[in-house]
Amino acid sequence: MTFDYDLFVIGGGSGGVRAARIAASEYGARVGLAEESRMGGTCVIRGCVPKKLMIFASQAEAHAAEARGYGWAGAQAGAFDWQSFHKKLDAELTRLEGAYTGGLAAANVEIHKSRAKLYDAHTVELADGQRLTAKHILIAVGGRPQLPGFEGEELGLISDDLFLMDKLPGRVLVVGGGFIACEFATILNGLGAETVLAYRGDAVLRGFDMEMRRHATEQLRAVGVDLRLNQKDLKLEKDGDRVRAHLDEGPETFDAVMFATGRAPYTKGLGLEELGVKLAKNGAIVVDDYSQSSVPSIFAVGDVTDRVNLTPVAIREGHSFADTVFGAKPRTVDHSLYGAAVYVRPHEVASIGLTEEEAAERGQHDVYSASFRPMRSLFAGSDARAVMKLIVDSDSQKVVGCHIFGPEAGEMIQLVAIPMGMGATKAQFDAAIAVHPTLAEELVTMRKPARHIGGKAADKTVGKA
Ligand SMILES: Cc1cc2nc3c(=O)[nH]c(=O)nc-3n(C[C@H](O)[C@H](O)[C@H](O)COP(=O)(O)OP(=O)(O)OC[C@H]3O[C@@H](n4cnc5c(N)ncnc54)[C@H](O)[C@@H]3O)c2cc1C
Ligand SMILES: NC(=O)c1ccc[n+]([C@@H]2O[C@H](COP(=O)([O-])OP(=O)(O)OC[C@H]3O[C@@H](n4cnc5c(N)ncnc54)[C@H](O)[C@@H]3O)[C@@H](O)[C@H]2O)c1
Repeated sequence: MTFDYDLFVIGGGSGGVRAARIAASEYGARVGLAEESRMGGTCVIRGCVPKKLMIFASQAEAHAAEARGYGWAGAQAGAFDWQSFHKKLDAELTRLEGAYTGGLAAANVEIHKSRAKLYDAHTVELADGQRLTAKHILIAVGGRPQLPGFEGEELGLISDDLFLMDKLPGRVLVVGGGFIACEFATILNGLGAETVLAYRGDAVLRGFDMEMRRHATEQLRAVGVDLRLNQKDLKLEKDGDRVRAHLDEGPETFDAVMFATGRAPYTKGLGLEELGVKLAKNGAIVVDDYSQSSVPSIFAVGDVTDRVNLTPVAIREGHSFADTVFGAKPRTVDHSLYGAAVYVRPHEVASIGLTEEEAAERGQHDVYSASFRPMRSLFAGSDARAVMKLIVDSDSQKVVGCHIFGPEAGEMIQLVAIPMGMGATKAQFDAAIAVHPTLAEELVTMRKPARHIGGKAADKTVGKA
């Protein structure tokens, strides 16, 4: 049977673009790709990129305060001009969108600016009814924000809306306690909005190392976010052109309420069930180690599979898919070891490998930990503490976890990911001569474990790092 394409990709985000480009440019496959919105997907258009630029923008006042601490009397951030920032942001996203589109075109990928859905196991149907056949179909449609099911939730905004607002809200309620809620609260608070964060748990960033979670929670409060923890379900109602939220403390009025209560795979209406593609309860496409679904010609990568919902993971899955199917180089992705950072400020949370809690459950481990006030902020008059933690398997002495709470922690964890991926031991970390004075030198100078966890010696403090 002949097909229009060797590969048709649905979704021009992180995973889809990489898979299409590699299949076409490295392996000569004839590739078509459909994107219903802007090329680049969530990360480029309404996620990682605009979010991080906004984090940078939100720190002007903190930088001015630090400058004052260094003797720049009267240093001030000035007034934030949302319109001019927004214009620049739009231009940057358009530039990136162009780069993604250009990269695909240069690889001879045919782009269809349309929504696509499955017609049969080898055919996709575009919004105008056009049907295109392909030997392989890759679903890379990502996820969508998930609303929590509160009464009046239609009055709330989702993360996409932060990047489209005409003006900043004066008073804003952010609901949730994950990556997005913490980063958005940091941005909104830093840009000058009176920011309340309502979360149902007692510490933000569920899933991260508990010590890091506590520091992140305290830091949000310290920078001025009004944290409301252990909140029950909310109710929202209209209050003129504002929104009244019924919090545990009683009704309060906000200019905007923003939900950051998780994301769900965007599989609705794609025609997957009709074809017998196995889906998980939350709509995620169930795939094997090679990203192949229960229908052999259909593969899926990225957030739509709900494995690890991060851009570099989606990219790796897309690349591995192309290598496997078109390059005759079968590759799987190791989802057990990946770095992640949450860009709260002034100190980020960054992490790779086992948390202290996970390690304790798995067996005996040594925890090396250092908590200190970094010289840069200390000199400027800040009490903010940084924390570095290494989790070491007591038997093998391999470093199996690293957690950092500190300035540019994301940059540091990226480098720690290299020795950890190579299976480095604590002794090999220590063999590196420190770079002084840096924060990162703590990672190679912690001599004695702060405590042993898991097994008999658990929780016994044995020394000071
Ligand atoms: C606010 C926010 C901040 C984030 N920050 C980070 C971060 O700092 N670091 C990080 O690693 N990750 C971050 N993420 C997560 C990251 O964006 C995702 O993990 C990543 O984009 C997933 O890539 P993907 O290819 O699976 O899907 P996406 O990037 O979501 O791409 C899917 C694409 O498919 C298109 N599409 C969907 N359905 C169809 C259809 N039927 N037909 C045609 N096109 C379709 C969509 O328009 C979209 O462009 C963030 C996410 C959000 C929401
Ligand atoms: N820096 C980064 O790498 C980064 C940044 C943003 C997003 N992301 C990715 O995007 C994904 C989605 O982010 P997210 O923050 O929306 O999801 P998340 O899963 O990290 O957090 C969702 C939060 O909402 C809370 N929640 C869920 N239902 C609720 C309810 N009914 N009431 C109150 N709270 C409720 C959860 O307890 C959780 O704290 C992340 O898991 C991550 O993979 C990554």
